[in-house]
Amino acid sequence: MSGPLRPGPSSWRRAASLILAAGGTRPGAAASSLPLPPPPPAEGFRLLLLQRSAKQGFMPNAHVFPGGALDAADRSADWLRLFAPYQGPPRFGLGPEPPRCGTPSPVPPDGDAGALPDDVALRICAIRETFEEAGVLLLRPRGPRPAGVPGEPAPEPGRALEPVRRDARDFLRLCAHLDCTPDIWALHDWSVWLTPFFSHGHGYNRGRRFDTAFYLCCLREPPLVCPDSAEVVGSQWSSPSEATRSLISKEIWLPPPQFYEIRRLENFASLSDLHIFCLDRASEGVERWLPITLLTADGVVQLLPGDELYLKDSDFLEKVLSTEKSIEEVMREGKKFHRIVIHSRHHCSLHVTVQPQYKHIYPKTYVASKSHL
Ligand SMILES: CCCCCC(=O)SCCNC(=O)CCNC(=O)[C@H](O)C(C)(C)COP(=O)(O)OP(=O)(O)OC[C@H]1O[C@@H](n2cnc3c(N)ncnc32)[C@H](O)[C@@H]1OP(=O)(O)O
Ligand SMILES: [Mg+2]
Repeated sequence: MSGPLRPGPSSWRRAASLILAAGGTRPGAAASSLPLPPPPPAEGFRLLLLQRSAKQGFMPNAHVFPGGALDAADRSADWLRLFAPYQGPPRFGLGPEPPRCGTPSPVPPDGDAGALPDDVALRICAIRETFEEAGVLLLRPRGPRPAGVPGEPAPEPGRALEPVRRDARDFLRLCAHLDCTPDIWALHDWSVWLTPFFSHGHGYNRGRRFDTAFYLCCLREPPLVCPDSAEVVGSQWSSPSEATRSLISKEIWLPPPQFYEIRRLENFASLSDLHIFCLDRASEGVERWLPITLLTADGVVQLLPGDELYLKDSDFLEKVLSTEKSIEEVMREGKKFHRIVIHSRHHCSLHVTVQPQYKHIYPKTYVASKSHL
């Protein structure tokens, strides 16, 4: 049931992505200064989704959370001077380093590990990319962190400043100019996703693959958004149910990790429930997941850890599973599920019967009803 697709040299990159969850009803995307209606009461918050340009080498046209590849400038020793004398090595006020579990990273360790711990540099990357792509600036004035408010949402960005472009070192200069540091304490560990081999074989990304740390940040109200209109061509604030409906109705396309995370967030009834959940599990760490691709006669199944068909993941960095059976037959034969079923680009379902690890939460099983298709 397994075999290599066109094995080609994967070029792995470290990356970070930021799930911005906002409550309240302030104006939405810059394009529409009309105030957003309050989020549906059932969820109490909305998520920022950015539409990638059609020219993107990886996931063109997809709606994703802000994010990008880790740049050397994100781990430069120059940050030490900006954080000092209030925060510094080893943890910059982040608390003990949470364990990274699951699949080991396929990205070879960086020669010059840089002056900052990985999870500080990745948070700076996520905040920089959110600023570059969406003009949302999550900074905190330099100074001792107010005690007793760990992870308090960053002070609202007064306005979306013109994003710095194309030189990550500009971001450090901007923070120094504003006498601020990136608000790394407002970002909570959420998940880590590896690009599965399958997408590699399908030209989604011409060999690019990412080891992406996802962080979650809660904001009281949605800040103004100013897409950079080069890498990102649009933006929207959507609640988990609104984003799911947009996918099913073919208004947007969500890659599997974004679909999974949006369904996971459907578990929370309010922004404060979500924020408390993040604070409560801060030291639990996160698992790095490599979805294992199962090609079936009529679609694709992305198997996740705990699923009865999930195998030793590190053997599947460069190969897939395949079967002549249909999705329906594969589903009928099993019962212990943790899988994303991709019937087609806009028709995805989630089957989850396993218990979460590390005090995290998993999405509920979600099957799009036939009437939506
Ligand atoms: C079935 C598919 C399943 C997929 C599952 C997974 O991937 S799991 C692993 C995580 N993947 C996902 O979450 C899928 C969705 N993808 C993402 O969210 C994102 O792609 C990512 C966070 C992984 C990485 O972020 P980005 O792709 O935005 O990376 P980054 O921002 O660094 O650069 C994007 C590309 O745009 C270019 N670029 C950046 N700014 C630009 C600008 N102003 N004008 C023109 N081009 C620009 C960069 O040079 C780069 O091109 P080059 O790229 O040519 O250098
Ligand atoms: Mg990007």
